[in-house]
Amino acid sequence: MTSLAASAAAAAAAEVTHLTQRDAAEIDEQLMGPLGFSVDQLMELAGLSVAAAVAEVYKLSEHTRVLIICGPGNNGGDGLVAARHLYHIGYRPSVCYPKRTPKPLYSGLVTQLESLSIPFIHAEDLPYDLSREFDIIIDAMFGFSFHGTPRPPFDDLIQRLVSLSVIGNSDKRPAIISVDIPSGWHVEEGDVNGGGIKPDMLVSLTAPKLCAKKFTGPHHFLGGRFVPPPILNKYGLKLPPYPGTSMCVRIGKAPSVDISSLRENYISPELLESQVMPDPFDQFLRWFDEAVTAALREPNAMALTTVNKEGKPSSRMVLLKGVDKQGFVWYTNYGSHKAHDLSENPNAALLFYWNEMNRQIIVTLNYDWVSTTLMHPVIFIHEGTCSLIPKPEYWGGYRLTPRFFEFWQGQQSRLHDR
Ligand SMILES: NC(=O)C1=CN([C@@H]2O[C@H](COP(=O)(O)OP(=O)(O)OC[C@H]3O[C@@H](n4cnc5c(N)ncnc54)[C@H](OP(=O)(O)O)[C@@H]3O)[C@@H](O)[C@H]2O)[C@H](O)CC1
Ligand SMILES: [K+]
Repeated sequence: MTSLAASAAAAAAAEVTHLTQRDAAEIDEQLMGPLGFSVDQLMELAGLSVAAAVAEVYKLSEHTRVLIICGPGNNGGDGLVAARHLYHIGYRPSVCYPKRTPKPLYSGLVTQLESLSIPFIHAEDLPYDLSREFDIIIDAMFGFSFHGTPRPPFDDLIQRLVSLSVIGNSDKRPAIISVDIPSGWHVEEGDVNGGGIKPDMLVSLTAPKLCAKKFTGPHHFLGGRFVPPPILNKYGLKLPPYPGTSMCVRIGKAPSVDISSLRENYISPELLESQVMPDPFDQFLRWFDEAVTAALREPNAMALTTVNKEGKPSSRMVLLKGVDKQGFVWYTNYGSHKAHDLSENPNAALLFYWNEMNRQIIVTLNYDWVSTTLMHPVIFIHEGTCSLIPKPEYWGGYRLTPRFFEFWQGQQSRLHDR
């Protein structure tokens, strides 16, 4: 992160209220006393927040294997709940729960995980090299009631996470996510001697505790979307709004990324000529129906590129208004920039980008697909005409009618004459 970005993130995070250990415990008591909540309820929401934050940052396709280390208190309970939600999202959780609390709430959570065949691993049976076995480790050992120095077996477990976090390259080791407090940190002072866990993600619950000011990892989230106005008002809490239906919200800025290093590992389904329909429009309609069924957002949105008479191109998103064997149709008013371009120069191109389905459709009048370096199976439809569908009013329709089409997957491609 640049120093500018870091100070912006720090400023954004600083606007959020940070709680003392005493206030955190008091809020907990009030929620579960006069405000009518039960611990099960709050724990369920806390654990769900943790799972949601993990899923928001750590994509399932690259981080499947999750170890959740649970402590003896409610922080450990949050971990057990998170394990269940992560399982249902599609992750493969394993749980290390060395000091089980003999209360129905906790034994119920354990039974639920056992019914999902989630493995429980004894602390002494954890693999020597955690990096080889796990993509994510969730630290749910201690929360805001931690005091003193960690006692066995948590002292060793914390040390294992400390040694992992000193491996610089986070691509080579599991991501470490701490629930509410990085375990072993002083709840208010943070990592006092600098030898503690350095998590990649912290999921603060209800409100961040004072130690969270010392968190320097890339991902700080807030969870526990249950704080009612009496608590907000009494403690003067300033908390960020949760977006939409989300169970978590990022605090501070997302880390800046090196755009050139961003690359999805596409798992492209095979697209063989033998699998596609002989007519590209039939194939388009089949894919379009599949995109609608998969609830893709606006599968009818397409990038339209036009070129003016000086040969200068411009692109924008428009909506597909119709498709038949004659071509793809969109509307615009005659005064628009694109209509102006098309009146001067009938060359145009369309692109449907259905990323979630690993699919694209490129409709172009220019046989120049080699410049495209994409990993999705693509249908190219090209070399044709773009024509105006005159309308009496001030707006018109345009139709792009291609002449050739091509299916492309990896290095395979073949040109077809319609
Ligand atoms: N309102 C909320 O925000 C909610 C938060 N939740 C989560 O609950 C934790 C706080 O839970 P709590 O049970 O009060 O405490 P902890 O989980 O932090 O741990 C308490 C147990 O840990 C033992 N302990 C304490 N210090 C040590 C130590 N140095 N070594 C070993 N063990 C230690 C302690 O034992 P003691 O004998 O020392 O008392 C307890 O057994 C909060 O952080 C959130 O994660 C709720 O889930 C939902 C509501
Ligand atoms: K923790």
